[in-house]
Formats: sequence, C-alpha cells, structure tokens
Amino acid sequence: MSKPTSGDFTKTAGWLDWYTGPSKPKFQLPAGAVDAHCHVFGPGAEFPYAPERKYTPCDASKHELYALRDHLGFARNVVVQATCHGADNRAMVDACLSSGGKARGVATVKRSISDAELQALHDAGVRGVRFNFVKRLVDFTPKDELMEIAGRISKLGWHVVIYFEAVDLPELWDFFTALPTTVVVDHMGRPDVSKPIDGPEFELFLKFMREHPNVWSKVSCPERLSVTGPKALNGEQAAYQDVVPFARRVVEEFPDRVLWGTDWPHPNLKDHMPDDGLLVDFIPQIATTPELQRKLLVDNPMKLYWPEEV
Ligand SMILES: O=C(O)c1cc(C(=O)O)oc(=O)c1
Repeated sequence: MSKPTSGDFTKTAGWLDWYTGPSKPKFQLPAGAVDAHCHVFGPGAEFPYAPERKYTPCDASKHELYALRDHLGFARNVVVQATCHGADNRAMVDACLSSGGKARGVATVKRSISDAELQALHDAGVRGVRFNFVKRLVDFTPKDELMEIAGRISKLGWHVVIYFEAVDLPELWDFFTALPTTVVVDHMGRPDVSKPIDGPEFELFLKFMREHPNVWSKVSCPERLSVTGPKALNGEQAAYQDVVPFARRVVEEFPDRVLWGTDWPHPNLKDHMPDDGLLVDFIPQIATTPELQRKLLVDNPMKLYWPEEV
C-alpha cells in the first residue's frame, strides 16, 4: 500500500516509498553499530517540506526510523538533513532530541544563521553541516558563502559533509581541499561503477583521500550506484556486485576514515526500493573482517559523532 505524505503535499510522480517489513539481517552487526547516514521526512503536517525542494517524498518519521534501527540491530543513528527540508532543520533536530542521545545530526544552514542558533543546533546533537553539489537536488550556493559557514562551524568542532558526483570532482577539488574541517564524502562521491575501478575517475577520488587525511568517505548507497544488481530483494545475499570492488577498495585503503549508513528512506530511487535487512547483509561483502567491520560501524562513527564517549 502506498505510504502517505501528510499536510498539504503531493508526492513527486513515480515516488518509490520505503520498504515495508524489511528482513532480519543475517549479518550480525557489532555491538554499538551506528547507521551513519539516514534521514527523516516530515511528517509533512508537522514539519512542512521546504518551498525550494526538488522532490516531495512520502513521510518517514523519527518513530519509523527508530523502529528500523532496533529491527536491524543498530545502536545509534546519524540523521542527515534531507534536501526536501532545505535549511529548515526542525524535523532532523526533533529526531535527535527524541532519541535519548542515540542520534546525532548533520544540518543544512545558511550564512544568515546566528551564533546562538548554531549553538542550539549543537546542543540538540548536530555535529556537521552538509554542502550539496548534486544539481538535481539543490540550487547553487556560492562557494564564498559555504567557506564562511565552514569557518564558523569549525570552531564548534563540527565537520563538513559533501555530496557530489564523480564527474564534478575536478572542478570542486580546490574548494574541497581548502575546507578547514574534517570532510566526509557522501556515497563515495558517486562513482560510475560501469567504468574501470583503476580508471582516472575513481583514481582521482582515491588520490583525494590519499593526499588529504582529513577526508573521510561513506561507503553507502550500493542500491543507487549499481548498474548490474542484483537488487537487495527476495533474500539476495550477493547484491550489487558491481559496487563491491569500489567500496571494498575504499574500506581497505582507508579503514579508519570510512562510515556506513542505510540511507533510509532512500529518496529518489527510480528502479527499486531495497529491503534494508538485505542492505545490512551487503556490509560483509565490503568490510570482510571483524576488525574492518568494527572500525566501519562503531569506532569511526563514534570518533566523529560521540568523541566524548571514545
Ligand atoms: O541521491 C539522492 O537523491 C539523495 C538525496 C538526498 C537528499 O535529498 O538529501 O540525500 C541523499 O543522501 C541522496
């Protein structure tokens, strides 16, 4: 059954709702595992979607997110501001505040934000800002504005999360490498996995990480990146084979700078909606030892989001 969008909203045509009744993962997550990339959407009646949004999703509430956390066996979440909420962080902040300390957040802010507002976000659990360069998701924000924000949030000990597509890395290189904070790349910088893993495009991404020890990567979203599948549906235990070598390369070369997240509720997927239990079963394909799994799922996200507990 189709999931609702509450309030005065109509879902984008062709919208795929998140998966109902995900399977129990066969892979046992290590104790204290963090889902370090997920979102909440609305509910629209309570937290309206932003006027400047590029899509209108089905609602995906904090209650549904935390039920999924418990079902999959995660201990904590990092709730990343979704572009459908623009720079209105209320839904994300509300999710963090209701989590009993089990969620941290990543916000989207404008240059006009006051120091007091930044401090309030910090007190709610926000530890980073997201800069988005994916043209189908956001309008352009001038780089001088972003650099000014980066300078301000660095004083709070926050980091910058960047979302971009692999073809745009050369043009964005100078800006990214000038950022004064830890920099976390969403979804491996969206490599085109139909290109060779040792080709110039992915090599540039590896060089970006190799030459800049402040750069981390989320090795998430195989369901977005895969061209060949198979899809994480119907019990598939060897999903998204074409993404595996790319993600495994990043995990093995930079084991202390990788994060993983479900990306629930998976905005803008066009082809299929994965079973989140089977997405968790993807993890041992890319982090193949208990030590790599512990770093990816526990040690690294804890260092970045709960350093006071490490
Ligand atoms: O590829 C996407 O469509 C996408 C969108 C958003 C967002 O709208 O915030 O976040 C993501 O992590 C991925």
